[in-house]
Amino acid sequence: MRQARTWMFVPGSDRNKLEKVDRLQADAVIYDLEDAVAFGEKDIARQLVHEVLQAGRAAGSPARYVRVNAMDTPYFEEDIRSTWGIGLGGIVLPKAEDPKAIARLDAILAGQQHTSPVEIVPLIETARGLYQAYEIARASKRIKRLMFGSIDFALDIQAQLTPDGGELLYARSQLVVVSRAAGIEAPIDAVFPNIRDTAGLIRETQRAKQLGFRGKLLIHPCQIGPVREVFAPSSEEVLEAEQIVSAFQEALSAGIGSIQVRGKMVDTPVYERAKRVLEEVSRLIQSKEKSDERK
Ligand SMILES: CC(C)(COP(=O)(O)OP(=O)(O)OC[C@H]1O[C@@H](n2cnc3c(N)ncnc32)[C@H](O)[C@@H]1OP(=O)(O)O)[C@@H](O)C(=O)NCCC(=O)NCCSC(=O)C[C@@](O)(CC(=O)O)C(=O)O
Ligand SMILES: [Mg+2]
Repeated sequence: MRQARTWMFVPGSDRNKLEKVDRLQADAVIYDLEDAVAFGEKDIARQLVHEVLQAGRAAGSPARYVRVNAMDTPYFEEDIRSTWGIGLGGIVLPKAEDPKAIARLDAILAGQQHTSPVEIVPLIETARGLYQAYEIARASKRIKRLMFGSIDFALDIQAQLTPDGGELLYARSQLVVVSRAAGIEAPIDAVFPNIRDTAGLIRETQRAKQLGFRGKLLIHPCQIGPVREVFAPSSEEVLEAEQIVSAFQEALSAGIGSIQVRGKMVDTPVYERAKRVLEEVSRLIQSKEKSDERK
């Protein structure tokens, strides 16, 4: 899968949006069977998502994930059964709190014998989930990343959501640290519910990126472009990274381990970070070339 920065939710019961979402430029789509679907619509949503996914996937279209209902709900088993045989990238598991339950889900998926390995993506959105996040991240080899659900989390800890998000700083930082310690990819940040506030979306995404997140959950097509842009390295960042890498490699070959570039100290970790920026750029170029070839 290409580097997945933009993860678009689509309500499983909304046929119109379901049919459209594959053509959007998101990196991944999450077909939702949980909170975006009313209780009375759960069966129809499951059926619709199954139909849409079974119809197949165009080359280059977003990777496909299904958010099932939580494991302690009466919908969970049927949700999981319905995901068999539809070429799924992964299952997003809401209200993930219990590492043992995740191991059970792993066993269920192994029993289904999917054609390719199905990822489990725990959505951390409760105090208990955050407290157990490291054990959750280590509970299955299918887990490649965690996601953050800020709305349920704020509800659970009785916090008030504010535009600057100070009340979520601890949780966000904890998820970044836990992901790193568990050896999985950087986490994916929560949705930004105010569709019309693009400046607010950009600010929140920039802050998440600064903390170490490498993608964001989205709810509306208008959020894809701004979020993708924040996560892509800027031309200034790339230029600086090129200068750092070239100057430091020269210094290393002269036996020097610390230099200054643009008036700032450059040593090994600064060099490693600059290399990562250039690797990211080269991945973006490769993925663009592949998508151009397919057109
Ligand atoms: C908000 C709204 C109803 C507005 O729709 P409207 O149709 O009024 O909007 P319009 O502006 O008219 O749309 C213009 C055109 O785009 C099309 N269009 C819009 N959205 C589209 C889309 N998603 N996919 C494809 N197409 C789309 C639309 O069909 C139209 O197409 P067309 O008719 O051709 O013009 C819609 O976006 C929507 O349903 N969003 C997803 C909601 C959802 O899944 N929630 C659950 C996930 S969060 C959660 O669970 C919180 C969390 O768990 C996790 C966390 O925080 O991390 C926690 O605890 O915190
Ligand atoms: Mg939620």
